[in-house]
Amino acid sequence: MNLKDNIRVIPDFPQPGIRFKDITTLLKNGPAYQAMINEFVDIYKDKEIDLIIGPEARGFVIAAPLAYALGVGFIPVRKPKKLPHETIEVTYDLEYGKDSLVMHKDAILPGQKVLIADDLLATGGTIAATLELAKQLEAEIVGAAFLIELTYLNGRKKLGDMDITTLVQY
Ligand SMILES: O=P(O)(O)OC[C@H]1O[C@H](OP(=O)(O)OP(=O)(O)O)[C@H](O)[C@@H]1O
Ligand SMILES: Nc1ncnc2[nH]cnc12
Repeated sequence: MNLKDNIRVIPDFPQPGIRFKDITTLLKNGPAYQAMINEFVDIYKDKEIDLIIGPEARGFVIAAPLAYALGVGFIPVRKPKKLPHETIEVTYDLEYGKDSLVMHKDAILPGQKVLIADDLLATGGTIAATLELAKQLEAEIVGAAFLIELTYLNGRKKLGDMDITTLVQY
């Protein structure tokens, strides 16, 4: 299955100069969606992962089905004021803008092995913030998995020596 062929590129969205990678075209194609998740399953099935962490919203559509397929738990990372219990919070920069992410304070137990998953690695700000949240809770980080990597934005640099998997590159 060629995953890249199922991703649509929209010029000048959400602002001039950004070439937006639209994954809705992949998600609506059942066999392509399943093939993507299965590729991740093959890579991570023997890594003894306890939890998969996904930042909202597009991270959920990767992290949750992957957690289900691996039979492990899913932890949502959300924008502020969405989680009902006590949270920890980190602020970060986007390719377009600035935002904060929060996680429940009791989401991860110290030493649990976690994988971070999202649809796309751009500047790395979102995942650096998610990583920071997981580190605050003393997680053991297995790595980070992305469907798409925008290599020209050098997001990997922000993530140090973390093990990173990306299935499609631009
Ligand atoms: O590597 P970065 O520069 O941080 O950019 C990548 C992030 O940007 C997008 O999310 P966005 O914040 O637009 O939110 P959404 O998933 O709710 O659309 C995308 O889903 C990644 O999470
Ligand atoms: N170019 C892009 N396309 C889709 N999502 C993004 N998130 C950050 N940059 C993006």
